[in-house]
Amino acid sequence: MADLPRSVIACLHAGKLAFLAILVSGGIVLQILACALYNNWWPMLSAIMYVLLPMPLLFFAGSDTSSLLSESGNSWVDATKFLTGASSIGSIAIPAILKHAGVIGWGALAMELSSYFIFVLAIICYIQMNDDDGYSVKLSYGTSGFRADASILQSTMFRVGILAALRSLKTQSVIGLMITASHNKVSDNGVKIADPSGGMLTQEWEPFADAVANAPDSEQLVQLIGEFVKKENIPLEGSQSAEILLGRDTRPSGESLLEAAKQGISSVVGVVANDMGVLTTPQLHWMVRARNKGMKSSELDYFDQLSSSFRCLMDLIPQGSGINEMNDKLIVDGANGVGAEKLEILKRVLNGLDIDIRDSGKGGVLNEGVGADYVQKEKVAPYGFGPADVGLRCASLDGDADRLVYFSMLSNSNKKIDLVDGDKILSLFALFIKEQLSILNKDEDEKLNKYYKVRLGVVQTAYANGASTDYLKQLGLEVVFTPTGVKYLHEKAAGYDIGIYFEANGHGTILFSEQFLCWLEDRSNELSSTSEGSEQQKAALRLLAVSKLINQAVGDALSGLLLVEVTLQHMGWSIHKWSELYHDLPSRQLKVKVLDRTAVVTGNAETVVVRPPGIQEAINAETAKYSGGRCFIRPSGTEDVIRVYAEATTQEAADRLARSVARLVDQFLGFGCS
Ligand SMILES: CC(=O)N[C@H]1[C@@H](OP(=O)(O)O)O[C@H](CO)[C@@H](O)[C@@H]1O
Ligand SMILES: [Mg+2]
Repeated sequence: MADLPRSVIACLHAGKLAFLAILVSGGIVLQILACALYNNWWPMLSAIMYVLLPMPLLFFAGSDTSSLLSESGNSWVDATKFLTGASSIGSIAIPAILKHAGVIGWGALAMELSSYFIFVLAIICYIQMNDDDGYSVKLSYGTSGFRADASILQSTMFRVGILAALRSLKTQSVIGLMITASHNKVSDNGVKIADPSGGMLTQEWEPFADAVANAPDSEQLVQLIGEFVKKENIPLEGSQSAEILLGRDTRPSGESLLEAAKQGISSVVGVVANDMGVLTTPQLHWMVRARNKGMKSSELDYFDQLSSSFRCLMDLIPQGSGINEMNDKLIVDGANGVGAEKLEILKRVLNGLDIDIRDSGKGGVLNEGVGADYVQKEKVAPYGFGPADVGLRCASLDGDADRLVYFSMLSNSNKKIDLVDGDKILSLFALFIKEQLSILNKDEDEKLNKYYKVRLGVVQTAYANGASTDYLKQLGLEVVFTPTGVKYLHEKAAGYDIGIYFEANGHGTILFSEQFLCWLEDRSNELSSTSEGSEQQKAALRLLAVSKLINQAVGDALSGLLLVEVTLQHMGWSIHKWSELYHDLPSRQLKVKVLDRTAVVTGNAETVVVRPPGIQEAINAETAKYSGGRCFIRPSGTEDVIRVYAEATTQEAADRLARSVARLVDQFLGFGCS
């Protein structure tokens, strides 16, 4: 359907609506006939049930049918769901009872039941229409590019291809275009652009990206592009050449969407599309960065860089470290996606890392019961892990391998895990970096003027567990907060000599400033001639190796995994020792569906609600009832919901706090609001 012109889609849309109208009128006619033909109006009792039947759809669910089955944390919504169930049963029970009592005959009963099934069919068709309806979907570039059901993205890909070409002409640099929907279900897909630095598309171009994706027809699209090209002064006359690197994950829809993006790119004179094949998102970002820096940039170069810096760090592990036998093996859940495929290659290149790769895509479905997002949100082991894995060190990648979490399965409990999330990965890295810096910058060096006052910063979001923030502050680290979304964290971390950022969900990396790396190179060379083999020289080499191992463009599950592995070995820690760094405060996340999520405006890195007035005071009053309680709400950037996050000293208290704040959200903004 997405291949068709929008006018044709509009016609089909109108046709579907007509079909729906015929169904509903057919149901009504049958209902009336069941009474009028026999001059007996008792069957009209079922009509009351029919009025109740679609209530949850009309007042609550809209086009989001999943919410009909999921837990909502909202009693009003649950009540409407109950009404649907009750009225559905009532619609069959009433005519059946009337027949049984001899009030109506077989004919009226048959017509009543047929009319019921026609209404149910109409509701199912309505839901289906909303689900596949690309025509009415408004796309937003959001925090992670455009994402939607793959079937409606064909024209979006073409348009984003044009956008990438314009960006490349404007910046006179290589730009990346990645086709992925990360941890979303396999039927979804998406697209994001990598800027010349290898980072996310500049926020300044996001409004244009939204406008391009949502332009109602080709005329308006052409006009929009014309105006933008003029405003940005983009050379379109073919005098400049430009190049886009394209990558895609393993989704079946990726191939045809990639073709659409290529066509979009080629429609701009002078711009070349270079298909890099199936890649992880961080691989593509790495390649774009490398190309623009004039460095080696093939996939082989990526693996070479990772493996050589990993080996370097392994060789620098102090004597006597090393974890016990049982923990030697690492088991990785590849989310049935591209990460598993690439980790297999890394494993061969590294030849020595004992990794057992599960959920590698042979047989399983991408992200279904597997992957970092599932493991972090559900706090259970992924499919393919069982009692034999209890206590072992396990890790999970997400669908495009830019998120990483670790876990270990708990004994005698049904798939329950001890989760080692992004906050703990951050803490491990921060400890290691801090240790190396203090070895490097010995006190005497200050007197010798060889001291570089390194600005080391740690960046988190409000979703970071409070215990992790306390722990990092206790280490004497500077901890700063940004709104949710990697682009914000990345930007903040780039302001330090060494900036470490992680979202609790496992997306993050360590950024090194050019200035610090220059100094470090010089210092390392100096130390190798003056004090070869010294602890100081080793610390300098370790930091240099970390800067090469860890992806400088975006969070990368594969390079992150290698750094975790070598750091654990360096420390001589098992996953359990690592997990014991601090104990997470019990927390709960809920989603609340509201009339308009944009009505919530937050401030102070999303921890305070500025609008609507009064709600923050109400949240504060609720939170104050719980000792050690913390709670905030924010509109999601990727789903049509308000997210509620609560922390407290017990799980029960965190659950209660989250539920009561979810009720407040409903009172202020939901369907029960005044
Ligand atoms: C609580 C949470 O995990 N939020 C996620 C989610 O954003 P929302 O704006 O909360 O929908 O998706 C983002 C993109 O993947 C990710 O950066 C972020 O951390
Ligand atoms: Mg991802």
